Amino acid sequence: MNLFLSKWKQLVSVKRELSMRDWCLGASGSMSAKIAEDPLLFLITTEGTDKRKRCEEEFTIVNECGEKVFESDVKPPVDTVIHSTIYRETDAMCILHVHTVDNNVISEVYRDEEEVVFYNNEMLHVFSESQRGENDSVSIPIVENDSDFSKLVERYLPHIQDGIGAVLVRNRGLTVWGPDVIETKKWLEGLEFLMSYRVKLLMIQGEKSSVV
Ligand SMILES: CSC[C@@H](O)[C@@H](O)C(=O)COP(=O)(O)O
Ligand SMILES: [Zn+2]
Repeated sequence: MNLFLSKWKQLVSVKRELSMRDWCLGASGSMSAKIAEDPLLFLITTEGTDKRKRCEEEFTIVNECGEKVFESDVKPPVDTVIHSTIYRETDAMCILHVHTVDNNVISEVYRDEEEVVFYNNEMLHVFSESQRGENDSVSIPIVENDSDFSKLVERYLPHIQDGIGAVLVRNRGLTVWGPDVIETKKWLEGLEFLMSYRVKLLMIQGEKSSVV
């Protein structure tokens, strides 16, 4: 199977799976996979579409400037510039972005710390093949939201260093990138698990300082 087709199939399946868990409500979320290096080309979900539904054009192909390379009625998502920046700056091959209630709550609770750190959980093994996983904790940066994407890109940039990473935007969801579709999905699931666990613990224990 050629690379383009296999990426397309993997991304369709991940899109379906994540949206069926209600991780893309209100047509939110964006998912992409790199298909060519030089010049950079990637598949990306289309603007404002319900990710649970099958449609004729599940993805569009865009270039390093985030522009469509083929004429069609669909548009790339509003946050395409975040995807193109991550692909230009790193060797990431896939980017998954979802809005969940838990990731939004965590972004609000830990906004002043500008990061959320997870410790003491077996789920941290999900990250064990990356540099972060060599430690027994994982820290996810939290940046302020902005409707001006040039400002949002500026806030992402200090955190876009490796081909694997994640950024939480305050009340705008979590973006995770990695070396392939499967690994990136694993990271996203691990982080969503840890965030959901933390939200429940906070609800029971109340005190942010006592929850690690
Ligand atoms: C709930 S709308 C969220 C959007 O602003 C964006 O962050 C997003 O996730 C998807 O953008 P879209 O262009 O609608 O596909
Ligand atoms: Zn979004």
